[in-house]
This record gives sequence, C-alpha cells and structure tokens, in this order.
Amino acid sequence: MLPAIPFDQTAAFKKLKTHHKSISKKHLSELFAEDPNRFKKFSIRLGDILLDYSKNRINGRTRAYLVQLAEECKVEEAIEQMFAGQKINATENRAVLHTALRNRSNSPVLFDGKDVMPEVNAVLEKMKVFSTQVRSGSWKGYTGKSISDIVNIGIGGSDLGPLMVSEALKAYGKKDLNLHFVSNVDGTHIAETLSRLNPETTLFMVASKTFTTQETMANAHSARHWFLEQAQDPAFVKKHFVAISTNQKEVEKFGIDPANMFGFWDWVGGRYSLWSAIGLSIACGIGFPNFEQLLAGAHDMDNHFRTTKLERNMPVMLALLGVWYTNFFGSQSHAILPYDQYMHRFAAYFQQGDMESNGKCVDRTGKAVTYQTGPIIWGEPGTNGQHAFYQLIHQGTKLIPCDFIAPAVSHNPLGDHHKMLLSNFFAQTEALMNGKSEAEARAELEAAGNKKEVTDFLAPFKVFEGNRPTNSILVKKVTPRVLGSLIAMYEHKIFVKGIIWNIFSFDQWGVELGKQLAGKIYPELQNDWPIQEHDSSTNGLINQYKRWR
Ligand SMILES: O=P(O)(O)OC[C@H]1O[C@H](O)[C@@H](O)[C@@H](O)[C@@H]1O
Repeated sequence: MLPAIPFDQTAAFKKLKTHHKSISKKHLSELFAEDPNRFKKFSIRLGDILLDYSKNRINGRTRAYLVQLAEECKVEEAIEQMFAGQKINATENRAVLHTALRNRSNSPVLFDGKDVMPEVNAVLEKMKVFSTQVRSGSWKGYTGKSISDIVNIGIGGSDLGPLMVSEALKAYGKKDLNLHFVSNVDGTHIAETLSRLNPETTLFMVASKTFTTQETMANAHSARHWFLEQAQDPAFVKKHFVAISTNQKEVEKFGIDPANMFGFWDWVGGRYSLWSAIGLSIACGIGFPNFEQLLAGAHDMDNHFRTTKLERNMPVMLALLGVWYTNFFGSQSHAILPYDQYMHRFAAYFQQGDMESNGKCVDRTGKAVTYQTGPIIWGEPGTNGQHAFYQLIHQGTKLIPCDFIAPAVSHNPLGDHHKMLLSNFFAQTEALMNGKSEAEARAELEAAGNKKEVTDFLAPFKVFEGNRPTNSILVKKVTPRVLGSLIAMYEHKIFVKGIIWNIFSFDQWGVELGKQLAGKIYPELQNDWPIQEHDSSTNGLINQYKRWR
C-alpha cells in the first residue's frame, strides 16, 4: 500500500504557501533579469530532448520546496513500488507495469513472484511475425490478395494511443498500407470508413482490453457483417479479423480464432497500453523495428525517471510545476501545444491520459480531498492554435500553463516552412513571458502616427501583462525513439502528480455511471411507448426523440 500523506499538511506545503505570497508578485521578466543563469539552472537534457522550464514562476527556493514536497510525499518510494510490480492500483487490486512492456534491458520484472518478461517477449515476437507478414504482403486475404487497409476498432485507451502514435510517426509509414481508426458508436464512423474499403484487402484489429466495451463490440459486429456480406463464408473471418485483448473467452465468443489473438495483461491500464499488443496497428504501420525504437525511447525515459535525482528528473519536475500552478496559483487547465503537425492528436491522447488518471476527488484513504487535483488538459498544434485560442492565453483572465513542443528538424523540410514554424514556437513563449507594457503599447501607437486620443483609447487593449508560464520541450526530431520518450515522460508526470495528491491514478470508476445508465436506457428505446421512469428532463428528451425518429 502506498503511503497516505495528506499533501496539504506537509511541511513543504506550508513553506510553499508562504513562499507563493512573495514570488507570485514577481514578474517572470524580473526573475530573468535577476538571474542570468536561469536557462542553465532550470533546463534538463536527456539525449535528443531538451526541457526548458525556466519560463515558470519559480526561483531556486521554489524548486527546493517543491522537491521537498515530493520527498515528503514519498515519490521516490512510489516510483520503486510501481516498477517493482506492487499492486498500487488498489481499487482494482492490480499492479501497474506498462514499464515492463518496454523493458528493453530484459531484466526480470517480478509480478506475484513470477518474471513477466518471457510472456511480454512472446507477444512481441508474435507481433513481429504478424506485422512483417502484413507489411511484406505475405498475409493474404480470402481471395489471395495482400492487405492494403487496416482498421483498428477500439475506443479510449484502445484507440487514442495507436491513433496518436500512427499519426505522429506517419513519416515512417508505408504508402500502400493505410491505417484507419474507428472508435465512436455513432454508425457514421464505421460507415464512412468502410465505404472506402474493399473487404478482400481489409484487415480488422478489434482492440479491447475487456472485449466487452459496447462501442467496440457494436463496431466489430458491424464490420464482420459488412465483411461477410461479400465474403459469405465465416471461415474467411480468420484471415481478416484479429483480436487484441486480455479476455480470451470473449474473443472466442465473438468468433475470432485464438491463434489470431494478441494478448496482454490486467496490469496494463487501458490508457497506458499502446506499448502492448494494442500497438499492433502501429507496428504494422511503421514496421516492427520502428515499434521497437518507440519502446526503447520509453525505456530511456523509464531509466531516467527511476534513477535521476528529483530536481534533475524531467517527469518529476513537470509534475511539481503542475502541482505548483494547480494548488498554489489556482490554475484549472493546462495546454499541450505541439509545433508539429504529425503530433496533432498528442493533446487529445493526454487528455485521456491525465484526466482519466487524475480526475479524482477521493484520496487513497477514501476521504474527499480538500484540494484541487487533475487539471483540464487541452491543446491543438501550433500555429493553428495561435489563430484560434491563444488570445485567451495571452490576454484572458485565466492563468493557463502551457507546454510548447517542437522538433528542430522537420520530416518535411519544405522551403522556409520550418523556420517560420519555429520562429512562432520561440516567439510565443517569449511573448507570454514578457508581455507588452503600456509604455511600449503607447510608443508603438505613436510611432504609427496615431493622434493622442486614438493612442489613449487603444493603448489598454494593446497591453499584454505577460508573466504567463510555459515549458519548452525542444527535440531534435520526432523519431520513434524520441516520441517514445516524450510519451513516457508525460505518463510519469501524471503518476507523480497522483502520488502527491494522494489519489489513485490507475483506476477510472468515473467512466462507469454513464455506461450503467446507458445500459438501462437502451432497452427503453426499443419501442415507441412514452417513458415516465426518469426525471422530467430525461423523460422529455427521450419522448421527443421517440416522436421524431
Ligand atoms: O479496451 P477496453 O476494455 O475496450 O476499454 C476502453 C476504455 O473503456 C473505458 O472508457 C475506460 O475504462 C478506458 O480507460 C478504456 O480505455
């Protein structure tokens, strides 16, 4: 059992509370003027990744207190408990061992006294063989043709990870092998996807940890129906459907040959599962050696996380900064802004990763927390976001800490595009930090030849307070290895925040209630009788739906 320390009663918390009163009055530009070594002091490099967190509202003392907070909350001990396979997911009585899936050193990882690595390696080997066959064209469909399209059917963790990574590493993809991802139970998703596909050359991967998720099962059944409409013989299903799951019984019930099943284990959380067989579509898309590089990158970050002291530890520092803004500045959200078009689903991926993990209001002893926990995670790629929502980040009333992520080298070095992109990447964090004073705004207006009354009127609107905190994460290039490290960095950040907040980050009970109620309402929609069982709003909506359909 993890230590249950009331986070807001630690000595470090009290120190931070007092310290916050003084440092929050300081402008970031003052902090930079006071200390020319800020960049050196507050940046961490790991291989091809540079994290610059100097543009945060902290000084050396803040960091020392934050590190003390991590120590008092026993972060280092918690890290060891996770890597050692202890059942830290107590409400589900499970270990949390996604790190074993990418344990490239192959050192034993014990779970209940048994090394899990032989099983992990066996599934990886099966993925290697299968993905090589699909990519080489030797895996044939029922009419003897090679596979041209893969459809991953899954939702949540069984969709967002493979989708995000496949997009982020599209540059490593195969031109004649297209990946599609169907998640939504809205029939439009599967209908639109299938309308462009040929059953003879399409391979379905039904990805579901439980193999009972309503959306995935509905889509998988519709896909099989579509396939059999043309193929006719159910014996052909095995050439076009594979399953990725922990639940062999349900896989067989669906009619997928267990030989076509890629297994994983209950110690892999859904939103941490892209490293398991759930990553099969990734392996097919980018090739198995690149998938191994992705795992290797995550393993690099795991080693860094496990062995580096707290104040030089990327995930730990990112987590502590998250806590700093959430609990001391009252920030409600956090933006992830990749300056890389391929990474366009990165924020969406960590929306699940972070919000499903740390969106909790009960601590590990079952009591209501007395402080804020997980923030709202959101974001879009730059520079699109600049022309959409950055206005609010720059001049709105909310403090929104942002992560800016960019590669130094583009996969598509087209003219000056990348220099333009990166000039925006560098400019935004500088602008958010420094802002623009009223004097500067007035000087600009005057220089533009405005009359005094126009300058007087316009100046307040042109002022930027600045003092907006950002992290800059500059990577050499978005390779499979770098991406693996980046994902693992955010995963561990989430974990550390959960430890400090004393909440369970690896369950997701909040998903259940809506599912239960939908299960109750579904049969009520099977007939046209008016409904009276619910509150007046729900009755009214259902009955109007029945009249309109
Ligand atoms: O892989 P499965 O079992 O289909 O679950 C899909 C998703 O279901 C729920 O929304 C949650 O439990 C998620 O964490 C999970 O990723």
